[in-house]
Order: sequence, then C-alpha cells, then structure tokens
Amino acid sequence: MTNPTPRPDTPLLDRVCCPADIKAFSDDDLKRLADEVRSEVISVVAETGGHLGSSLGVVELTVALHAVFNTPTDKLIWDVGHQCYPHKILTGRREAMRTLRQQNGISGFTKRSESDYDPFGAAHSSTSISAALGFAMGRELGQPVGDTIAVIGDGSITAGMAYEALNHAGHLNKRVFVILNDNDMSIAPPVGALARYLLNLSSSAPFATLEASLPGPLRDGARRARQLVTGTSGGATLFEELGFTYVGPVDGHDMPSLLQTLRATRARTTGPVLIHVVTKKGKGYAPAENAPDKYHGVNKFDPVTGEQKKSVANAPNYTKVFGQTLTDEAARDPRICAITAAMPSGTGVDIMQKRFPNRVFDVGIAEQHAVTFAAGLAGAGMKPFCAIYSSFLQRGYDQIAHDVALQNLPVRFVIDRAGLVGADGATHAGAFDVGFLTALPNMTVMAAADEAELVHMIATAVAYDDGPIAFRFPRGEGTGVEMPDRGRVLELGRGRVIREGTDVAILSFGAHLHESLQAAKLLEAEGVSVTVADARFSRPLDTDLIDQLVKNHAALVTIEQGAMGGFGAHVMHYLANSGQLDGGLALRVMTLPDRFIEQASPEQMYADAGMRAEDIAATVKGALARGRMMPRASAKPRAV
Ligand SMILES: Cc1ncc(C[n+]2csc(CCOP(=O)(O)OP(=O)(O)O)c2C)c(N)n1
Ligand SMILES: CC(=O)[C@@H](O)[C@H](O)COP(=O)(O)O
Ligand SMILES: [Mg+2]
Repeated sequence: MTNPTPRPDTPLLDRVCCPADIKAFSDDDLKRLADEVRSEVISVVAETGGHLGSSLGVVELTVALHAVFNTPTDKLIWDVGHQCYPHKILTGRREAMRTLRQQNGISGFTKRSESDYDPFGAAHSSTSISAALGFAMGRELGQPVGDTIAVIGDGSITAGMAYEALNHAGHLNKRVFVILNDNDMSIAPPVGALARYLLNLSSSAPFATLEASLPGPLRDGARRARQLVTGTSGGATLFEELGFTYVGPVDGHDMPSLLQTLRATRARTTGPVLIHVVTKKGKGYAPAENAPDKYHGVNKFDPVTGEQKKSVANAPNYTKVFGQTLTDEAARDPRICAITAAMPSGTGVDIMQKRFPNRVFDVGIAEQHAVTFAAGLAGAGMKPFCAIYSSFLQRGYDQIAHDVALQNLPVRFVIDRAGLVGADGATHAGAFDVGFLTALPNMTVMAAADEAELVHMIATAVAYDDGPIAFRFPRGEGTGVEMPDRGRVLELGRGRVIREGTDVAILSFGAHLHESLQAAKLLEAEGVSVTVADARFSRPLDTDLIDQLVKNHAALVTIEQGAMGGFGAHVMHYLANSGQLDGGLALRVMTLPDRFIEQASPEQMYADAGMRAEDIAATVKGALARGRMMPRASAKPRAV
C-alpha cells in the first residue's frame, strides 16, 4: 500500500522518517525542511539543554548532505558530534530527541550503537578526517562503503590529529570529502594563525559558487581570480598544497549554493576534496547568534526570550574557585602562567586572563601541544598551570610522560571534570587520569575532597617546584565547606584523618569523601565505628597512614572517583609489597565499574556505578564481617 499523499500543508518534517524520504523533495522543499528542522532543534534544546549554537549552524548543511549523498551507505561522520541534532532529527530519532543527554536517553553526540546513520562516534574533537579516511580505504579494499564525508569545524581543525589525517589523505589520493564548517568560532572565539588564514580564505565566498558552476577552463579562471582576491599566494590554498581539491568558500545557509556545490563536487571529483562552508554559529536564533559562546552549551531555556534556566548554587563552583585562587596566586607570583586548550571559560583560566592576559595562553584544541608548551615554559623557569579537563588530557599522555615526567619539569596539571560529569556521558568521564598519572615516576598526584582542599592544593602546586604535580576536582559545585582566606602548603604525601573510629577504616581519595562520611553515619546507626581518612595524594602515598589504618582496624576500604588501576591499586601494591597482605587483610577497593557509564545526572551515574553512601556502607560492612574473622595485631592510633 503506498503512503497516502500528504496534504500540501503537512509539515515536510512530518514526512521524513529517514533521509531517503527527502530524495523526492524539490530544492525549495529542502529549504523549507531546513526551516522546520531549525524550529525543531530550538524547541527540543529549550526543553533538554545541550549544544544549541553548533547544531543551529549546520541545519542547511545537514539537510543538503542527506539530500545529495546516500546515507547510511555513504558514511557521514561529524567531528565532535555536538552539532548532530539536525542529523539525528532527520535520521529517525526525532521523537527520541526529547530524551537528549538524559539517563536511558539518546547521546548528545553521534554514537555507533545508536544508529546506522552514525558510522563513527565522537565527542572528543578532530577525529572525523581520520575516521572518514579509514572508511574510504575500507571501501577501496572491498568493504560495502560508499562515499565518506567528514564534517569538521574551524575549531576542531586546529588539532594536530586533523593534519595527520589531511597529510595521509593527500598521500593516498583516494576519494574522501572533508567539509570544513567554518563559523569562525570554537567554544570561545577561535585562536591561532589558522583562524586568521580561514577568515581570509572565507572572504572569497562569492567566487566559490561561481567557480563550482563553471565548466573547466572558465572555472580555472575564476579560481585564479579568487586566489588573487584572497591573497592565497602561489595560487593554491593550504589544502590544495596537501593534495586536496579545494572548493569554496560556500555560504552554508544558502541552500541552492550548497546543493549545487555538493552535487557538482560529488559528480566531478575523484581524490580528496575539501569543501569550505561558511556558517554562523547559532544561525536563525537571535540569542544564540548574538552570543555564540554562551549558547555553545546551554541549560534549558525559554525559547521566546532565550533566557537560560539558572541552576541554584548551594556551594561555590570548583572551576570558579580554581580560577579565582589561581588569579590571586598569580598576583603574588609573576612566574605563574596558565595554558588552556580552547576551554578558557570551561577551565576557569578566563578569570586570570582578564587580569593577566599576557600570562594566559589559549593554544586552540591542541592538548598535546598545550602539555609540551607548558613543559617549555617550565624549562624556562615559569610556573605553568596546564588546565585541561581529565578526559581531554588523555589526548596529551605521551607528552606528559615523555616531555614532562621523564625530564622532571615542574608543570602543574589542573584536572577539572574529574570523575563522572553527567550529560556529556562516557566520552567526557574523567575516569582514567589517576591511573595514567600515578604510574609515572617523578609525578605528584593530588585530589581535592572539597573546594577548601582545592585552594590548599593550588597553594601547594605553586610552591612545589621539584617536578610535575597534578590536582584533580569534579565538575560543578563543591560541598559548602568553610573557605580559607588563603591556601596553605600541604605536606607532600600526607593524608588526614577526618573521623576516628575503631572497627573499620575508609580511605577516600578525592571528592567522594562526602559520601564516605555519609556512609560512616549510616554505619554508626548500626553500631559500626568507622574511621574516615582523606588520602589527599595518590602519589606519593601516605604509607604511614595506610599502615596505621591497617593495624588499627579489622578492615580497610579505599574509594576514588576513577576507574580501576588508580589510587586503590597503588594502595594494594604497597600493602602487598610491604607484606601486609601475607597474613590476610580484609581490603576492598571501590572504583568506577569496569565499563563505560552512559549519560545521566552525576548522581544517577554514581548510583549506576554503585558508589552511593549506601553502597559504600554495604561494602564496608562486608569487609568488616570478613575482617572480624581474621586475627590482627593491635597498635596505638597515630597522633593526627
Ligand atoms: C579533544 C577535545 N578538546 C576539547 C573539546 C571541547 N570542545 C568541544 S566543541 C569545541 C569547539 C569546537 O569548535 P568547532 O570545531 O569550530 O565547532 P563549532 O562548535 O564551532 O561548531 C571544543 C573545544 C573536545 N570536545 N575535544
Ligand atoms: C562538546 C564538548 O566537548 C564541550 O562543549 C563539553 O561539552 C563542555 O563540557 P562542560 O559543559 O563540562 O564545560
Ligand atoms: Mg567553529
């Protein structure tokens, strides 16, 4: 039975279950469809929150790509994937969009397990060209892959990995499409020489449409004219020098130009192609157009006014505490400087940037460079604070090991978004930094249990010049503890006992101290006396404290906001090699479970991870029951 002919006034979007449905649309229909998709994005994100500006900027581009290419056989790969909301709406997930970034809902990024139209997951930037080239070579080797298209932003293309891929694509000379979505914005305004180059290049937009529409010889003439106007000396753009056919710049909101350019390029080119599309972040929604940085990631908002719903703050925000404290320290110490990889406001270094602009460096999305640049600053005698979210720091691990730790250079690593972060889900979980940093000789690793501890750890990092030092703290608010006027320097490798008990000990590393104290209260009500200690350091370990806890309690439980192989593993390693496991010890190591945890609220995610206060209490009780069956030496508790 054929589908009944829709009434002419039926919204076009109501007729779209998947991209194949838009193949029959006229070019005018496609423009109308884009307008409907834009309204849908605004309506959804007003309800759910999420990445608004980037998605609004690629509405026409998304419709045109699905109209011209044959997804999912043609592989459309979005870089970062935060701009994929129009793509998800058009690929069968329109209804599901209201569950965006929520527990058991759909991801805020592209995700292979979610749809055949998501051939490659993302969320960390600058991976799309590599992936698209990989798929293209799979096709060349006989796999059922059609065209491959990477859509990468002007911010994401500042990362080194993008050039590794461009370099290889130019070498292989196989057919692959790179769409450079140039909205002249990263999260903040873009930085770097490349941003300037692209701005210059995009000034030649009028030539692009002309060029794409002309036959061979005339097209060459138009290209030469463009190059003359844009001063791309020697005639070739950077991308053409790397072996790409460069097409553009094209107005990314002009549907006819987009369709014409994509159709012509798809029909005519054989090797690697870069299509330079100029868009506006937040396009079509005034509040987002006028403040593209503030509307990059939004809370729920009033679609009429654009007013974002403010979350009620019960305690200081860790990031703000870091930014302000570092600024205060920098006022006292001219050797302090700060580095961010395109996240000035996210990391809080924008606070110092306002006061000491010449000592704060935004290197673009370039975490590898950020780390070794910081190493150079340290080698020169500065005190660099390299502020990178835990999950993004994964991008610079060899630089940490090879350029910083091995040379014992005093770089300070500021690791925000440690632990589970909530709506950004598994890709942004700060789960692994404790493991990969604590394993490094010369490294010192701290975790703040609360915002007051963070202030002390910053002071400690300022004072510590004997090698690299890292401190981590979670996304969001602290616990509302009393704040010190000024940070004091902590004794390296020394933890602290928060609460004295006699039966069992909890040794907490980082911000789960709060839940550990709650667990102790729950156990106290059941007649179990619990010592709670804050380790403060995973390297160097406070072995005296560990010895005392083991000697004076029937069982020991460690807990950390991180994956296996972190703090608890190092405690176990110490206990084993100091012979304290030989006679048996009731020891439990609480970490994140050995799996990735999908997006939800942080509370829901920690519940999923089995790390609520009641979970800790249950684990402690189990360890205590086992421990009571074992003999143990008694010893006087250490004076605190
Ligand atoms: C490795 C890595 N570093 C940092 C980020 C944080 N981040 C997400 S989107 C973004 C800006 C991307 O800019 P662009 O590629 O131009 O996309 P637009 O938002 O302008 O559409 C940044 C820095 C990330 N996702 N991955
Ligand atoms: C898409 C991306 O990677 C960033 O926008 C990230 O979502 C920012 O995270 P915060 O909201 O924790 O700063
Ligand atoms: Mg951009």
